[in-house]
Amino acid sequence: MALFCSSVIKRALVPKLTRKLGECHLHTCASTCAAAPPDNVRYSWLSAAGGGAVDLTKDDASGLAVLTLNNPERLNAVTGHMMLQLGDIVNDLKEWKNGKALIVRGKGRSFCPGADLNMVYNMLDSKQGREMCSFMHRTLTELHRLPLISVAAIDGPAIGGGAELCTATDFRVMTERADIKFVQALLGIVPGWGGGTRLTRLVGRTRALDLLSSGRTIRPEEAVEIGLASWIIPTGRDVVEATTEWLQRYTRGRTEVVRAVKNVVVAGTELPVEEALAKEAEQFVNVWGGPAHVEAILKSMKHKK
Ligand SMILES: CCC(=O)SCCNC(=O)CCNC(=O)[C@H](O)C(C)(C)COP(=O)(O)OP(=O)(O)OC[C@H]1O[C@@H](n2cnc3c(N)ncnc32)[C@H](O)[C@@H]1OP(=O)(O)O
Repeated sequence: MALFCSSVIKRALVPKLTRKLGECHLHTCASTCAAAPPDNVRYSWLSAAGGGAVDLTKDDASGLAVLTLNNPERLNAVTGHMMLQLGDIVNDLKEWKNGKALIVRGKGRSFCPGADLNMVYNMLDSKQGREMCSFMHRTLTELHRLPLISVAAIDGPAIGGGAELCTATDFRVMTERADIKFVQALLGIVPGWGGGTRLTRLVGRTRALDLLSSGRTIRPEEAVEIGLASWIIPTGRDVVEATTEWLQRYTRGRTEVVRAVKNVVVAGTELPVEEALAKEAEQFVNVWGGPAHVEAILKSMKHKK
């Protein structure tokens, strides 16, 4: 496996690792990471780990937003600065009332190879690990809950935190050159951005254990077979254009209906059943008698095969 560790990183890492080998972080990490991530904490030290950007375009007319991880020299590895930008973008999307759908992609030949290893190897103490974990947990959980139909358009490797990121969207579509690898266990860690939980819910316990324990490569065909991905983008197609077209089956309807459907599914997967039912009823009341409903009734629609 092309697990990467440049000589520069090794030089920086070895003294820290030697120091760390005698220490045990189990209790600190296990007890604190399990707690709900605190709200509104930005961890300003993350901004010191600079480089790259996260770009967002929003089109009010179509309701489509495209989020691009933009750090192509490092295959879109996520720096601390990019983590903070991602948090701001998710907050912005929460407020975007005209939104229906979101495409998450990486610039160039990669989706995302996870956290920037230059940063990771400089933050081996458990406090920073816990803070990064909390921040990314919260950000990706909120991304997952946005009232937008979201899809990760994967055109290249999605590794480590990148594999976790792609589980925070509703759907995944992949090109033939894409692959997904949960390599965390091979690096002596476990998923910390919520991807372990999301993967387990997506593919089930046995498959998740297989993928997380082995760190093996998931090719597009297997991803589709196990329900991790929904579609393989035909070779030669522009990835964003093809994904936009694919999304239209879900985004044809009026904005309020698209958003209501997503809200029902989020409630159904995340809330206790009585609360989920109440949330569903609330969404129903919101769209009942609305323009889309009236229009559909006037058309006397039939739903034959
Ligand atoms: C939350 C926990 C985490 O996410 S831990 C991070 C887990 N991720 C990894 O271990 C992935 C490490 N990267 C790799 O295995 C390979 O680079 C992969 C992605 C397979 C691509 O291989 P290949 O096509 O041969 O390209 P390459 O290795 O020459 O990389 C091109 C340049 O990108 C860089 N790069 C890659 N991944 C990262 C990363 N995670 N952090 C920082 N930089 C990364 C490489 O260093 C390389 O840069 P340079 O050209 O050597 O300057």
